[in-house]
Amino acid sequence: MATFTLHTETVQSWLPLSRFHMLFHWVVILFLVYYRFTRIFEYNNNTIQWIFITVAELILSVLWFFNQSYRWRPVSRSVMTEKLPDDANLPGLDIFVCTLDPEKEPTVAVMDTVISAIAMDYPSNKLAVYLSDDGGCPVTLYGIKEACEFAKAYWLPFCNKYAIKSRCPKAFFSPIGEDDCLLRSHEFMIEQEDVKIINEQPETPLVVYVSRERRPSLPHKFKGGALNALLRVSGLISNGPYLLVVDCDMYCNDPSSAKQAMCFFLDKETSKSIAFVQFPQMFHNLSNKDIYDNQSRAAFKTMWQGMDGLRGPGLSGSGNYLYRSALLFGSPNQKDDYLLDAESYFGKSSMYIESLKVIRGQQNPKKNVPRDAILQEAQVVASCCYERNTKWGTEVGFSYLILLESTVTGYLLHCRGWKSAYLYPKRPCFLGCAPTDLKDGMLQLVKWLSELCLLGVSKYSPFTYGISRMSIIHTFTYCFTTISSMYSVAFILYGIVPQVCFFKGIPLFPKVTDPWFAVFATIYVSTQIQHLIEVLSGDGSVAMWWDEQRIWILKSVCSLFALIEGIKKWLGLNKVKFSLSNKAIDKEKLKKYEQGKFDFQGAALFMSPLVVLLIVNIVCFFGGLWRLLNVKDFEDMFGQLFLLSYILVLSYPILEGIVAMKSKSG
Ligand SMILES: O=c1ccn([C@@H]2O[C@H](COP(=O)(O)OP(=O)(O)O[C@H]3O[C@H](CO)[C@@H](O)[C@H](O)[C@H]3O)[C@@H](O)[C@H]2O)c(=O)[nH]1
Ligand SMILES: [Mn+2]
Repeated sequence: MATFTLHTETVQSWLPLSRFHMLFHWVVILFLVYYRFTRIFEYNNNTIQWIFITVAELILSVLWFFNQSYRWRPVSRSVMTEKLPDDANLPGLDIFVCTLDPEKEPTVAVMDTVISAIAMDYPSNKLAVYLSDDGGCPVTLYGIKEACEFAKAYWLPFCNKYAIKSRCPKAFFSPIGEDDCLLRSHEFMIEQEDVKIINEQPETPLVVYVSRERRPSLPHKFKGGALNALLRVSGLISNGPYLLVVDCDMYCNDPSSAKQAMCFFLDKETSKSIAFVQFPQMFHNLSNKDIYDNQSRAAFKTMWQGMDGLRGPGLSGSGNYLYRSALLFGSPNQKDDYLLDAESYFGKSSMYIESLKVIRGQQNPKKNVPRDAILQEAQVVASCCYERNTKWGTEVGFSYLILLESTVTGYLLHCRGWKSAYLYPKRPCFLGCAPTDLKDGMLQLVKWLSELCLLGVSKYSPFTYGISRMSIIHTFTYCFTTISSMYSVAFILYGIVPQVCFFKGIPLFPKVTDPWFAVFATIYVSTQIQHLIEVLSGDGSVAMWWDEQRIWILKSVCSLFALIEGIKKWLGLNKVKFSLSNKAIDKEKLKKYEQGKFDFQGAALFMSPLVVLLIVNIVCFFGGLWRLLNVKDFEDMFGQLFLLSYILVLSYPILEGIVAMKSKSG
């Protein structure tokens, strides 16, 4: 355990054991590869099948290798907020909320998020909240005005008086609100009915609504563009040295998150190198069963913690605190040369460039600038044409390299030498809305993975650009994400070749009595145990472990679409388009999800490769079994028999879902 002034870092306790396991597993993989290669020509009639299965296993081995980088040095962190300087000495903080479409992102939810941001436990004169509305929608503007008034007149005084923890109104009044004992007190009951008791109006943070001016001739760059516009607008107005970015559906569930993050930014030992503090993205609408793994357990419990022990977690777009200078001025040791050539980096606004000099401590903030002048300049810097011929989106601000602006921005920060930190407190600090059916989940997955493919083949690929700039194991974590859609190729091969061979009676694995069989068995068991331990140690259950395997295979097969989409985008066949995740929840879909039943509605296309694989599996299983009973070459075929049975048992709930869908439509 390492203790810093304001926070501590604890390395996973069974680290030596898990590293030993990695080594062991790796050696067994080498045996497997040896076995496959030395026998390619032995089965002279079936060489092609043998090659296919070898390719699949090689892909899986490479992915396994990169995936281990997350297990190299996982850490967890805790903070000591009580040691922070007092409120008067805290730095300014600007909160950015992004929204786009009131249909997919209901305005009420956006209001809740904004209110929870306003009610952050942070000195209100140091806090400013910015809402970017890319839809330019009057309803959102109206909603936000109402939200501010409500917050000022009722909500803030109320939260302050009773030290409420759930500061998102909807969460507070719902059964998941945790201010329980409070709710029972009598005085409180009366007040809850009539929050107007309270006379004194507290100081409230500044709230700014921004909707960018766009022109059809100029790309607006989606969320990345919105965030960069907010960076400039907020620079003119409050110019807080730290930022918080949240998506409109992700409300602040713990008002102390800002102070928790400050424990990294203000710690003498870490402050100079930390570009951002990431909190896990957690969700308020998960069912206990979470059959689609919408919580992304592997990402937020295994991968991010693993990266955190190297040089920091990736940036995941929502629930992250950022150091403004890190986004603007290159590497941690950068001199102020960006400012020498400020116009070509940051654009022509001299007022904005002055705000940058203030941030760098080169000059003091100007006082008494007329409000109208600021607002006028804000309109200039908010428009998309402001970025023309500047370094916005490349060297300055959020990156436009791929549509996954967060991931790529975090990655480039790491390449420039910045670190990041991951904080996973017991009480979730941010809660958002996860997709509740397969279609939405798949759309999101394809969006992410296809963009990551593009990063993999770009000039900034972790395999070339990253590897020469970052620590090696840290680079591997990024390598893994950019190639993870290759699972689809491996699983499709593994879902056809052994099956067809089982049907025809061609053995692809060693005899069960052959010592080489142990190699395959060991790899299987070792992988399963590693996964099981990870799920259990993250407070998961055995059922979750089992469900995760199913959804992992399903998602892996479907990532074929990401691969295709990525290739299309790469070749320029696809229009650049941001597919916005749906946050408006359909009641019927929700019911199915809560019951833990697969719902494939609207996802037929995504499911098609999987359905084909399942049919192949079923046909070959029964056909092959018939053959096996006649020929009785059980020893030869045991490996394949096991594989096919495993797949059938695992995919049973999916079959149920498909049958349910068919019977409904039929
Ligand atoms: O032109 C656009 C498109 C999107 N958004 C906002 O971007 C956010 C994220 O969009 P969403 O469709 O919800 O993305 P997800 O698939 O849920 O998000 C993940 O992936 C995104 C792309 O990297 C990250 O930005 C998100 O933070 C991360 O949660 C939302 O608040 C949108 O309102 C804009 O402001 N302008
Ligand atoms: Mn989202």
